[in-house]
Amino acid sequence: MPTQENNQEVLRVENLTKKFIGILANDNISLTFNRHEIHSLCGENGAGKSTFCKMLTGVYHPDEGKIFVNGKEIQFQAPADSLAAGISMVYQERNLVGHLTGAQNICLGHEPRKGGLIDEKAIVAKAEEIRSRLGIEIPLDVPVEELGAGQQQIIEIIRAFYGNPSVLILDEPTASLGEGEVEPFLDFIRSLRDDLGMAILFISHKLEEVYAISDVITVFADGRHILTSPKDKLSQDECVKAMIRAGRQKTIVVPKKDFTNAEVVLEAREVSYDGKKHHVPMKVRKGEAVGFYGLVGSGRTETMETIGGIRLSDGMDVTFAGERITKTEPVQMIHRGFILTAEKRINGAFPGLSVEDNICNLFIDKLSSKAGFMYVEKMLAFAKKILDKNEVKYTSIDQNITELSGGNIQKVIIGRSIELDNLRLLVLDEPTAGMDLGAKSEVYVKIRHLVDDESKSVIFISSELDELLTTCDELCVFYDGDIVAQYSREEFNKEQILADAMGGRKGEKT
Ligand SMILES: Nc1ncnc2c1ncn2[C@@H]1O[C@H](COP(=O)(O)OP(=O)(O)OP(=O)(O)O)[C@@H](O)[C@H]1O
Repeated sequence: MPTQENNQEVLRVENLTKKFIGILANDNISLTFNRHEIHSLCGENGAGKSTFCKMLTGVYHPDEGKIFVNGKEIQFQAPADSLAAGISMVYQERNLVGHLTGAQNICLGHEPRKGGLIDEKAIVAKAEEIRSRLGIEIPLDVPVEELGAGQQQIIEIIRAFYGNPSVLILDEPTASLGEGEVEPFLDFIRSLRDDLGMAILFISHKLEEVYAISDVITVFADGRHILTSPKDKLSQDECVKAMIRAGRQKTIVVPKKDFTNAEVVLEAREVSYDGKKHHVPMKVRKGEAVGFYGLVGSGRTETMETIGGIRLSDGMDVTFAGERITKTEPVQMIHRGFILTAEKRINGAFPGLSVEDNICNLFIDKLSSKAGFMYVEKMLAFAKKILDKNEVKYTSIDQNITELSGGNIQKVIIGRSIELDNLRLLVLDEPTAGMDLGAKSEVYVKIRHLVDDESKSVIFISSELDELLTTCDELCVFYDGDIVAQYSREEFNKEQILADAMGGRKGEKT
């Protein structure tokens, strides 16, 4: 734990300001980060957290202000300068190459060479050296795609240690970890603080986690620094109040419903992919929200990608909207009214295109003439309507989608999907990852609106059990590719569901 003498300042910023056209993304921020300290940065989507970190990592140049590392002012011209000064960042979207080993991933881009050729032995030695410095046991000689999500995240962090940093920035590092993986991962982060004396800047929307791990908490709102406080002196209520604009957190009401005679939209018994048959008995009815819970890699995403034609199927026993499906293509499924929003939001966005085109491209039929000419005014009005309805924070409808904050990109992707006229079943895969509390509650309300008021069906895949318990009518638990248990709302039992997800019913048939 930190003590007076060991938490000296390692990084300080004074009056950092960053403007984009039409927005003050960081307004005159002054902050200090100390060794032996985990300092969390909290704030709503678009509050300015990523912009701040991008100035620390040399991706953006501040318009005003100064950065000091170990008391010395430094001007970063490029990310390499920030790395050389000892600041390293692990981004939210995982950046590993699946078929390469842990060691190869750790050295990717900096491979030691011998006589001009990549020196595989030196790669293993270098990766091993960093691993043992961090004091962690993890296999470095297997392709990373064979590791669990938690272990992959640790490989990402080992990679961030290539340049021996003294400040480590972690952006939503637990976003893709399952329930059982979070605690060991947080222990690892604590050990980086305690054993190596690192200053850790931790960004998370999960308040419980922020309170479990932080020594100091800073809150940003609308690009401004609202407060910095030792964790023990800031209650969770005060923290939430500082972050959230009044009234943004919405209450979710789940009405009691009887689905006995409701039309079955999706019925599945078995799906096969990657050469293996999986037992996935489920019925999703009209007007029903079904939660899929399980550890990362338990088959929730894979099952729905196979049914949606996105993943190659080796056969399946599935009926959708009264039609037997064995093999299919994504376009056919979309025509049938099956829409899936991907887990990694970047897979759902068209990164080279504007905000407007990202919305309108799904509605070309509606927004163009028979000859294929787009109705410019209709497009603009339609895109604006979706942005307003979903409270997306943007500066111009023409800006590139990648300029929006992560949570706001997600709002666009979900917002446009639910406008599709023929929508029958919406599959949302980790829709709230990276969203702030207010935005999360808006997603829950949207799900309930779709099922209760519009009689659509929703499958909600999440690693956060609490949000499924709050929002869904029914819950399916996945383990090792199979659905191992199903619960209706009256039967929800958190402990039992967690036990099922850990393999407590292995071998039993549902
Ligand atoms: N390159 C850019 N061009 C224009 N505007 C930008 C750019 N990058 C960020 N912004 C805007 O600056 C504001 C702050 O965004 P930032 O990504 O820093 O927020 P954040 O707190 O990290 O949000 P999230 O939690 O959603 O990731 C947002 O309004 C965003 O749209």
